[in-house]
Amino acid sequence: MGTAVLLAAAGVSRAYGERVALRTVRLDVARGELVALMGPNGSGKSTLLRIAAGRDRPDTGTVLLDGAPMAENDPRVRARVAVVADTPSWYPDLTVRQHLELVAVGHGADRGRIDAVLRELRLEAHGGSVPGALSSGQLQSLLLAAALIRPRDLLVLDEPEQRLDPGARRRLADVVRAEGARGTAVLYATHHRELALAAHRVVLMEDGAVVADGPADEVLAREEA
Ligand SMILES: Nc1ncnc2c1ncn2[C@@H]1O[C@H](COP(=O)(O)OP(=O)(O)OP(=O)(O)O)[C@@H](O)[C@H]1O
Repeated sequence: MGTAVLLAAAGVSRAYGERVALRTVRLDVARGELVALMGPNGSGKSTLLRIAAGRDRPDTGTVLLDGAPMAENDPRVRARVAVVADTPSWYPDLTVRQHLELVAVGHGADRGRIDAVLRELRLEAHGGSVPGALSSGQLQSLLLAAALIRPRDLLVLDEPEQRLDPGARRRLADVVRAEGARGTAVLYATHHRELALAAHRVVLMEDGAVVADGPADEVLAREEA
């Protein structure tokens, strides 16, 4: 099943009033495939990610998860698609560890992995800290940790490098590659070349349309030429 399509979006458009954010976009993501969305601010990346994650509905077009249309509030989507949105949220009174326990319990996931995920994201010294005591980079890592604790076939990340220092950005690229290696597809918007190079494919957007879609090194080389 290595090349089986997990997510298939076709003819997807979305407007906010007069403002057209997506113009009949097509995007396929295979199981375990790593796909980076790039393009200028306002080109439609976040809108496409929200639709791919089942958090928003397109005005036209179809979005299939494993061959079946995503329904409104689809339990398959909640169970299988993990999201780190660009509008972060957390509970001010819960510690880092309690956040991860909450997510693990809510998803019926193994709480035994919490320590490993904390170590992977360099949060092991902050398990007892509440969000207010964390740096912005650590808060971003907490959101990513919450996504890595739960079961997922698709991980959707909207500019996950935001607020991360260069070391944390490199670890994020490692996390993305590790997801692919375990068979989880990752669809992520990024402005960082280094992070985009962790992907198998780069999809370049401009003014709500896909203008390039191909192997990461080729699309990036064309961009820089
Ligand atoms: N909730 C909204 N209401 C009105 N317009 C919106 C809304 N969300 C997005 N837009 C508009 O839709 C277009 C695409 O925005 P989108 O956020 O998808 O782009 P983006 O590529 O993710 O940009 P960025 O890199 O800045 O995050 C932009 O013109 C934006 O102003």
